[in-house]
Amino acid sequence: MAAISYELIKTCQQSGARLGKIHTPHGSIDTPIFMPVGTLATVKTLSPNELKDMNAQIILSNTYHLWLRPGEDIISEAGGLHTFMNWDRPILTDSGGYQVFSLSKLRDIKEEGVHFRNHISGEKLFLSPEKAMQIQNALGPDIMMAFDECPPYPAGRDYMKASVERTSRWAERCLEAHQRPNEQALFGIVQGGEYEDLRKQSANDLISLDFPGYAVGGLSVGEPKDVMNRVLEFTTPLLPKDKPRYLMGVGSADSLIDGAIRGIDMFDCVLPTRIARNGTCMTTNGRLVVRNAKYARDFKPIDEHCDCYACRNYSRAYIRHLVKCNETFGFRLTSYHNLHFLLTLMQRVRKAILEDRLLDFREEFFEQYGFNKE
Ligand SMILES: CC1(C)O[C@H]2[C@@H](O1)[C@@]1(COC(C)(C)O1)O[C@@H]2CNc1nc2cc3nc(N)[nH]c(=O)c3cc2[nH]1
Ligand SMILES: [Zn+2]
Repeated sequence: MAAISYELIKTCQQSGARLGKIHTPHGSIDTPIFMPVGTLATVKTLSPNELKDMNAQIILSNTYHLWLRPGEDIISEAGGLHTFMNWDRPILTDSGGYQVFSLSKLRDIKEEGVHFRNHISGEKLFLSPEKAMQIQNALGPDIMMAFDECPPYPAGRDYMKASVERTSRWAERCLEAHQRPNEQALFGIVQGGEYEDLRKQSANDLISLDFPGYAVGGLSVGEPKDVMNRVLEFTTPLLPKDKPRYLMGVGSADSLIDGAIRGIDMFDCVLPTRIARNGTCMTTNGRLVVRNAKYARDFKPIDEHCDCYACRNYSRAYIRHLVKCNETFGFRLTSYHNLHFLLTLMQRVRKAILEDRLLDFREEFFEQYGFNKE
């Protein structure tokens, strides 16, 4: 029996959105879902209990980063990532495909894999489909990603075609190296940039390998939002309806809603916790930079419509004070609020799908948030 199964609950009458559940060895996940990112086996500044308090159902971690520090052998000796970080709900690990291309300046892509330099020590490293699978097998996540190339944006058509074909060959090698398919689900990653025929070629190659789930990669790499939406419009419908679809690296409120409308079930991004650490908060009425002087005597909560721990107990003035003094608790409060904001947004998206009114919800949310309406 496969490691995961996808239960399609309802398709939205107004859009391509769908309500579903992903059943994994560590519990079920309601989709569409946002996955907090815990790159180094921690969602920065927050504890597993705090993540559970805000109903985080699955978190993401990173093969590349954990391979470098502390090393997958230590995590394997600890009993795997769930035990090591005391998180007993589902975990997904990215394969390193993106990190190698985004973090390492010097890299040399060959058929066998990628030669590059450790972004911390500068030492020479080599990552291949087989190595990425061996690391993820040691970490023990419920969902693991195939080793792929996430091409730079923009990329010429000839480069993109060669890259797609190599990524498809690498996906096959990942399947061959997959040691425990009944315990860990391996997702294929569709590439192809903004070229519709290459996206089709990549999707068909991967569908023929029958993965239990599929990611749309090569997006959220600096392209305009309308390019991302257009690529999703012709890519998502190619993917099997009875399997999860995961848009990698997407985490702004508008992109989450627009991705769900186009049939995406899973999202992740460092954005909410990353901007929190420089004092920027996501609120119902748009972004709020709490370190701004105008909040020095503002005793309202970050977001008056939010019932999170930070908004129920602290004011903008207090959080501004902590952030200005570089107090860790300040960044814990902004991180808590931002993640709670996106997790709650996805709960509202799921409710809107159930009520067949996701496009109406988009209208209301964009109006309130101040997103420029199309
Ligand atoms: C590097 C860092 C921290 O991750 C964020 C953020 O910066 C930044 C940089 O600029 C923006 C766009 C604003 O977001 O892009 C990251 C989020 N985009 C993204 N993550 C991805 C992960 C991926 N993993 C694999 N294996 N394959 C992919 O194709 C892939 C594509 C991805 N796209
Ligand atoms: Zn809040």
